[in-house]
Amino acid sequence: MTIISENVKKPSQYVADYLDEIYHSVVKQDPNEPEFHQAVAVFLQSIYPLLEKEPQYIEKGILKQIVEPERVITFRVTWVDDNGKTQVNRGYRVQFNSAIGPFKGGLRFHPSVNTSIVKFLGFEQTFKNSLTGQPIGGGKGGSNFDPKGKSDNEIMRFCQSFMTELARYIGPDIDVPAGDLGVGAREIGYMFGQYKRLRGAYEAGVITGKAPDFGGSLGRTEATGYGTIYFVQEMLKDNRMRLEGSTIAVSGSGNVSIYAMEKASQLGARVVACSDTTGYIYNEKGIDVDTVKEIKLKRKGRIKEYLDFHPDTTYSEDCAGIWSVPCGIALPCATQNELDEEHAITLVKNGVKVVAEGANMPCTPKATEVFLNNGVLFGPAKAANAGGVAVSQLEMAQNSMRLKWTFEEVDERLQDIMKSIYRNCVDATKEFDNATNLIQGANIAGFKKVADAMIAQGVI
Ligand SMILES: NC(=O)C1=CN([C@@H]2O[C@H](COP(=O)(O)OP(=O)(O)OC[C@H]3O[C@@H](n4cnc5c(N)ncnc54)[C@H](O)[C@@H]3O)[C@@H](O)[C@H]2O)C=CC1
Ligand SMILES: O=C(O)CCC(=O)C(=O)O
Repeated sequence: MTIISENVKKPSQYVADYLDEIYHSVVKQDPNEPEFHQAVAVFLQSIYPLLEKEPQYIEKGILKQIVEPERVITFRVTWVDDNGKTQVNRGYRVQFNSAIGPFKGGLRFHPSVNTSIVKFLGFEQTFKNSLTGQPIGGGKGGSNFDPKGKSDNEIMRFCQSFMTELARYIGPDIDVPAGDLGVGAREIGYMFGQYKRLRGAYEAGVITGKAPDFGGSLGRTEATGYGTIYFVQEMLKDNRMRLEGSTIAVSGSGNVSIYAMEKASQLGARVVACSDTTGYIYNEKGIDVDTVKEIKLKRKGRIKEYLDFHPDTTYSEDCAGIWSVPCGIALPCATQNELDEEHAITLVKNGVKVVAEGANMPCTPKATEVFLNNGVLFGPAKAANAGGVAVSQLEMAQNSMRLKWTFEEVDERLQDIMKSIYRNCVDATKEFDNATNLIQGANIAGFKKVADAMIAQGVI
């Protein structure tokens, strides 16, 4: 299997062979990790212009090291459900790379969680965190626990049991988890409470995404979605386009989607569609974000309930059908590989101009190729959704200083960080390939800083 795509300038034979070797050794070592292989392939495929120019990354074995996590921890999580029955789940923490700071990255609770998923997420997180310009390494974790249909007490008991084991491996200067799919402020609160009880100390900076009353940063809840829109604004500005008046389709209706929709609407765009695992809604005149918040955040209901409030809206049970909606901007904000080649072709036919990944790796490599080949501006996840982890780091900073910044201060810093991520990605593409491929820009800029730190710290 070749990892070099047809639509990019070819690397030299020496570099191509080396990249192939790295890729095949990853696949050989862990053959049952397709999501991790996908993330590694896209990364390797992007960084060759840097390797041609600076061969020390090959000579010093940096690539071999960077595709191997520093530590993969799996553990049993036992808990008792409301019927008194013992339940067993598996917990994971992948501490991927600590070259530029303590491991940092979210926890995902979803039945699909396995080693491949947490490794791909931890790998991506390493470069994302580097792009933020902040001193944070990459990690990720979670469990195959399904929070759907669980009572509040069951969630609490699960989180306490999960943290009882995880606490051995984390700390404000070691590894700092946060939320992700299925893990929000409630779960973070339960996990922080258990960590505090186990340690007998108030180490606020051990986890981020806490409620603002006990060490959380204002603006963290909104940060990933808002950050994605700030990134899109930069893409548009640079290409003489405007967010105002544009039509947007946003998949999902969770944390990232809701705040992307909110910021886009505040800035004068029209969000016409959003979805959940049960289907999608479409309204040409615009979706009312407050209604989505009421349904999803307060009632914990399904997106179909939107029609009870706005009956002029259409609903379809095919959640991926959202990509057939005509829109100028598409924001996949739900989950990995949710937007494939066929969806991309339909979006292009319907006139999409910009795609930015609010979720992690939501577009398949084939879909990405369709966008790049058709001149669609493409914002890759590790750049476009970095606002969440960036504000998590601001939370760590506030915890260390025992300070609390206002929402406006945090939001201003977030805007600056997203602008600088965009600029660094563009500069990297210009320096190395004279193209506007932000996938390449994000991978090169994110990798270089981590790789230089690894070289400086020696073979460890
Ligand atoms: N929460 C955060 O700060 C960050 C999250 N992300 C990524 O963003 C994505 C979403 O995360 P959150 O919003 O935090 O999770 P969440 O659990 O709050 O929301 C996920 C939403 O996606 C929907 N969904 C899941 N699979 C779907 C599918 N196949 N089709 C349509 N809808 C589907 C769910 O119904 C839910 O509305 C994930 O890929 C996550 O890794 C990335 C950066 C930071
Ligand atoms: O806030 C964090 O530490 C992590 C956010 C996250 O999981 C992500 O960026 O994918």
